[in-house]
Amino acid sequence: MKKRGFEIVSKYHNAGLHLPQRQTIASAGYDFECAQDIVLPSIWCMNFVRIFRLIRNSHELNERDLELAEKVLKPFLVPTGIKAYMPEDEVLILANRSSNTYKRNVTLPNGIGVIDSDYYNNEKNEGEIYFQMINYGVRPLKIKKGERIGQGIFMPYLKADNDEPVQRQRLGGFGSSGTRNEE
Ligand SMILES: O=c1ccn([C@H]2C[C@H](O)[C@@H](COP(=O)(O)OP(=O)(O)OP(=O)(O)O)O2)c(=O)[nH]1
Ligand SMILES: [Mg+2]
Repeated sequence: MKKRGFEIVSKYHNAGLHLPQRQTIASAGYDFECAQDIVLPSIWCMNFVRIFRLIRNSHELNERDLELAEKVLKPFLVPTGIKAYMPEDEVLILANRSSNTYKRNVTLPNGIGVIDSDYYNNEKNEGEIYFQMINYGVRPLKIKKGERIGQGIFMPYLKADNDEPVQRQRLGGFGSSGTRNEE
């Protein structure tokens, strides 16, 4: 019987992806691979450009500068082509690999990623898992399809007394459950 695990999302069925794997007998994390060749832009490049321009022209930042900077400073969503199923009282925690910070200057700006069990097969993106990543090194970073980018750890979670979920059905991810002004 199926309990917890990983599947490839439909649009990647013929892409030759591998399911996440643990690397050693006692590794807690399942390593995820990148689903496509991508380039993570450096968040500093734009800052250098801005500083050079400011020094040269001593002009104020204009709307175009800010729009460009915003594009680069936004976390990059690295696709995995993978969805995860698990019992309702479990969560998959996405964590960075230590080597990403130590060797590649790549960090997860959200600290950890929380993959809820009801994200699986959601109607918007089928539950595809993305790693939000920022390259804080000075050079753009090429990541090849199949390179290991991060890890996922299945965990049980606890509920508070008189727990009442506000909304029963998850529609998607990254803000899809937002109902209040601040979201
Ligand atoms: O690094 C991440 C974090 C989240 N997710 C997906 C799975 C998760 O179930 C969903 C929602 O994540 P979260 O609850 O952290 O974000 P939110 O901003 O609260 O969005 P929502 O309103 O959809 O819950 O987005 C990812 O693919 N990668
Ligand atoms: Mg949420």
